Amino acid sequence: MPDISGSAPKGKRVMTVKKQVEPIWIAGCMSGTSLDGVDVALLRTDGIDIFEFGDSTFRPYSVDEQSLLRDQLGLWQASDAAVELIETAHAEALSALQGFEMVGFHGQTFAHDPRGLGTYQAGNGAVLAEVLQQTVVWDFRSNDVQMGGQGAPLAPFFHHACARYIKATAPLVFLNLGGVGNLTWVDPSIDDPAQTGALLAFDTGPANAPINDLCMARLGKSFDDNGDLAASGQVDAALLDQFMQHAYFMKMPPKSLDRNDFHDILTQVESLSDQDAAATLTAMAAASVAQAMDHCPSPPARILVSGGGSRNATLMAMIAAGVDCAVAPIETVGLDGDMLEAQAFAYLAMRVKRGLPTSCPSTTGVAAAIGGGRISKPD
Ligand SMILES: Nc1ncnc2c1ncn2[C@@H]1O[C@H](COP(=O)(O)OP(=O)(O)OP(=O)(O)O)[C@@H](O)[C@H]1O
Ligand SMILES: CC(=O)N[C@H]1[C@@H]2OC[C@@H](O2)[C@@H](O)[C@@H]1O[C@H](C)C(=O)O
Repeated sequence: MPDISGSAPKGKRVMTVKKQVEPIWIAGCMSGTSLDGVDVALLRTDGIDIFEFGDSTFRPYSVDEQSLLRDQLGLWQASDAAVELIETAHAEALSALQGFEMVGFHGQTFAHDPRGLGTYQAGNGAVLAEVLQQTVVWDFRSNDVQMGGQGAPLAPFFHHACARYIKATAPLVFLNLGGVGNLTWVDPSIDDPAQTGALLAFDTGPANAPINDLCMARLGKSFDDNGDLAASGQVDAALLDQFMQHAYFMKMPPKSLDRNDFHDILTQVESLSDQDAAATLTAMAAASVAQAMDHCPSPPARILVSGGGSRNATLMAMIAAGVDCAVAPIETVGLDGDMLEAQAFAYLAMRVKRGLPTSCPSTTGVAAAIGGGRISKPD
């Protein structure tokens, strides 16, 4: 039965017909730019509201698998072995969970250049649909790019749902510190995420990727645990200033980055000690977040941080020191920062199924709110 509701001035009957859809359990999957593994999380949603968060799992990539994937970065067609690894790892991760009736499969981004060539997420949803005998929604970014958008970030519509789920009343920022940093400013008082003024989203700059690359190249470690290495070094102020002159920071959002867009900062810190290089790269990530605040339509009441970078205490302290509002891990409001992106692709899968938009001018720069994605069903 449709829900017929609405208020109208006396004497005039105006009815708003809202089509109701039953929420379902969906498994969302994310294999992020840090190449650490596959996150899968269950979410019960109707594509508008979050009804319930469910179980989640993580299937890590082994060191050898990571190196196979790393070799594909920047390629517009990954090797058969890499594609097979991505599909197999997702199938394995998904088989650890039960009780879902659809899958939102992001795939692994290897190349992203919306201004020129497009965006490439490896992994075929149709293959996964056959293997799992489940409906798989995938290829979320291509349509946005074809329509002139950046194809990223796509999590903002989900952040809007999260803001309403936690009953936020004032504008707030969701900050994800993955390989790249990205933020979404949300005005929770506007019900429809596609409506002008509800959202502003963009990539802030490099986050963990250069720190990880430095740790791997110099110490054979995959990341700077807790930011301890950075905490023991000095920031090179001249290099930090030079970094902040990058044209990307002056550019008005929406804007997005590829993982290696700022790769040259590793060369710039080459002459510094391990500690000073880590401190300087961490300060660069934090300064790009502070600069990003200038682009927000109004100062947020708080910044809720997700992604692995929220466990880097040095990075978190540097960010807090550079902004004028509270900065806290998203766990402080009861959400799971490690699974947020996977949950986002469960939410977006339901929106694709319902034909609802998944991006709009203020999230990806696309000309008008649009949907996208492909739906593959098993034969
Ligand atoms: N304890 C920790 N201390 C410091 N950094 C950490 C810690 N745990 C995770 N990280 C950082 O977080 C990264 C993983 O973050 P995350 O899983 O959010 O990235 P991702 O989802 O792959 O990236 P993206 O969001 O860009 O796609 C690690 O590679 C590491 O740099
Ligand atoms: C092209 C691509 O895969 N971009 C990722 C990447 O990782 C973080 C940042 O860069 C963001 O733009 C995006 O992912 C998140 C999930 C998004 O689309 O919102």
